[in-house]
Amino acid sequence: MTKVVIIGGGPGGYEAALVGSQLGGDVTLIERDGLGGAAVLTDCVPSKTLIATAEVMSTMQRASELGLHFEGDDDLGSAIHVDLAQLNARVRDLATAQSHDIRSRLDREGVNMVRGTARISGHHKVAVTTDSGEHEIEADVVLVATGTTPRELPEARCDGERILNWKQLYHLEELPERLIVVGSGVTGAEFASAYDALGVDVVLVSSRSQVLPGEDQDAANVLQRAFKNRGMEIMSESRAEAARVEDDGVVVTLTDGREVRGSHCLMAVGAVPNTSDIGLEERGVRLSRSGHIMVDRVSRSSVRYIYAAGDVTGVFALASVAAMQGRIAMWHALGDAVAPLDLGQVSSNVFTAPEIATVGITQAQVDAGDVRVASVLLPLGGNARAKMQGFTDGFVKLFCLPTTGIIMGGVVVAPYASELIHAVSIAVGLRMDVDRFSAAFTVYPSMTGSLSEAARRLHHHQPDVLTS
Ligand SMILES: Cc1cc2nc3c(=O)[nH]c(=O)nc-3n(C[C@H](O)[C@H](O)[C@H](O)COP(=O)(O)OP(=O)(O)OC[C@H]3O[C@@H](n4cnc5c(N)ncnc54)[C@H](O)[C@@H]3O)c2cc1C
Ligand SMILES: NC(=O)c1ccc[n+]([C@@H]2O[C@H](COP(=O)([O-])OP(=O)(O)OC[C@H]3O[C@@H](n4cnc5c(N)ncnc54)[C@H](O)[C@@H]3O)[C@@H](O)[C@H]2O)c1
Repeated sequence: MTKVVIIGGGPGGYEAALVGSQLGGDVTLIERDGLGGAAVLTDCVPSKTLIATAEVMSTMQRASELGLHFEGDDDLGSAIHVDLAQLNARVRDLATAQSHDIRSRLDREGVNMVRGTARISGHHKVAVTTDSGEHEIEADVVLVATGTTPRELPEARCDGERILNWKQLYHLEELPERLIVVGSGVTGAEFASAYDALGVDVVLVSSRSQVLPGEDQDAANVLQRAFKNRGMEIMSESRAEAARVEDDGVVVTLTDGREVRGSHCLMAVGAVPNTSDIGLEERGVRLSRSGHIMVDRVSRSSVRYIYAAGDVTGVFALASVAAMQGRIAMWHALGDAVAPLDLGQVSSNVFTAPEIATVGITQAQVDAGDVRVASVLLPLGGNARAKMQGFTDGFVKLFCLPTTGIIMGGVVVAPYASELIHAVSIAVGLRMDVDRFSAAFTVYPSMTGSLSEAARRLHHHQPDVLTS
């Protein structure tokens, strides 16, 4: 029986454990905090649960446009009270319940689980430190899926009360009066959007000229406009240098000397990989300059028996990608059929209002000349369903090959874009052409009608960018 030891119980680790066990491996999973990892306990699941409440608030904020008014009180802000303590308790409970579900599933599948901190202590050996001491486990195969830790600026240390990282937000009992969000990547944008919807005065400190520098720039434009229309203050090309607690608030100092005052500050300036002190360098595992474990497309590191999956590898930091890397590692290590990781098919979503979902090739790749495509961007302003729902920002965008019309990617900016993108994901995965895609019936009226219409506009797939 192949002895598999997995370090880290997030999606990279626990999905690998399920496959390892299914393939007959003797699997031990070591996790120091809780099953589900950061994804379930502090990052992905809690943030999306908070956002679920924010979404309801966003809908209610548009109620008056749709002819609904609060009795005797036109001001939504004073008509609805956000009980943040209750909201956060719900978030924490849901995360804990999800973690228990994962533990039960792993238990049923025969995975040995150890609560402790692990490191690779020798050739084919992993040492685990638990409450009752340290012991060593033999391993034929090791999978490292240790994730990342929020990055801290040297002069802006998080105190968990006023200066917070995203893991510390769920213990707030009351809404911040004025929240300074530093960093406008996906994490910063999602929390800025959610707290703004909950009625908090949000200031977004963005080091770039536009929010979401890593995303489709047409989509980021729409979001930035939506943020500004809702009254959010966006400080573009502003880099935070320090943050300090002063009186009952926080002062953030920018590199150009300006100061921003708020009641609380959320630091969302990226994350660093958990690769130190776990014996990687001693075993000769190659790390990138950023400290991530370098892996190939079947999740192998530079050392034959050591695999890595998830955020610790620096490949797309997504739960879905972590899980796939973990499964691939096990299929490869335990001799099952395996297809290497294909990043051209990954779909992802930014859970802001509106949501931004993407799949396949990106506008940045097209603009860089990496791939020649025909594309169309169709604003949702003309979509009947969007108008009925009072939503006219947003668009759908499709990319296809100019020669064959095969769909290579797409972007959807809309409420529930995370659900709408799946049709495009299937098209990309099956290498479907625009004519077959648009031949499928869509419901009238529906947002998906615009996806179909976009594909119809690409019938001749000329390599021009069309916008209409
Ligand atoms: C705020 C936020 C929201 C996000 N939302 C989404 C989303 O909506 N959708 C999405 O796809 N992705 C989302 N992500 C990204 C997603 O959370 C990560 O891609 C995912 O968590 C990566 O999984 P992982 O298994 O690599 O690591 P993690 O989930 O970080 O798990 C790693 C685990 O390893 C454990 N560990 C570390 N070192 C040791 C050790 N030495 N011994 C034992 N255990 C150890 C840690 O305790 C941790 O539990 C979000 C990220 C953030 C920050
Ligand atoms: N919905 C999702 O799937 C989701 C949600 C959150 C995070 N994630 C993943 O997590 C990864 C990390 O995202 P992230 O947003 O946490 O980190 P990030 O590194 O992508 O973004 C951090 C941002 O902070 C900025 N920044 C850095 N230092 C700064 C400073 N001193 N002042 C002002 N700005 C500063 C950077 O320029 C950058 O734009 C992403 O790859 C993303 O895929 C996914």
